[in-house]
Amino acid sequence: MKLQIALDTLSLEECIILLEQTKGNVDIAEVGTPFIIEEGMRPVRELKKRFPEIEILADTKIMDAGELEASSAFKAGADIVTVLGVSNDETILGAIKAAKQHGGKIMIDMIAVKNLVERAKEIDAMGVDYICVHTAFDVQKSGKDPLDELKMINKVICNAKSAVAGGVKLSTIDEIVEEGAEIIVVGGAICNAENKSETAKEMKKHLQ
Ligand SMILES: O=C(CO)[C@H](O)[C@H](O)COP(=O)(O)O
Repeated sequence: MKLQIALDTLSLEECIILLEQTKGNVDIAEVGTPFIIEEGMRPVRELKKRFPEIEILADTKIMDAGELEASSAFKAGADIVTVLGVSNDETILGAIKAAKQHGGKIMIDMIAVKNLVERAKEIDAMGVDYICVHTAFDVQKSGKDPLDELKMINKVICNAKSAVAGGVKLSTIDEIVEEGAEIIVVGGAICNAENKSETAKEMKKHLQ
């Protein structure tokens, strides 16, 4: 079970300090979508250079031009690139092709997918590495969390590994661990905490 820190709102300098302080506890550093919108692939390049031992995930949330866009992120140093589950199959297959060319991995983000079980089965058969259930930031306020969706995909995927994101915090991590997921993504609960590095270390302790 891996801990992925979603770096959405911190500066590059703050991210570097956090990753230095949490060495050994963070498995995957996610360059979040807002960060990519602000800075492009620069943080992907910089973090890969400074932390070669940590996997870097570029949360590109690709929706079209799968091969082209995934290739850009892999060339910048990403180990894992995200593609939206609502995309056309051609987009996902293009991203898988790019991953094979660059020795990288594809995570499919199931955010806003309505027919979750059916789509998870289809995507699982395509040969992606991870399928991630994700409660959108914009709907977390309604109290929704991703555990029920994790249970649904865990029942049907056979090839990909599951991942989970969306408002995960210390009070909800144990039930996710109990259900099982290869990757647990935590953003705000660490990055908005008063003591970010201690919170990350505490989170990691809960993972098996
Ligand atoms: O991809 C994202 C938003 O679209 C976030 O990175 C992901 O949801 C994790 O952050 P948080 O734990 O704050 O929800």
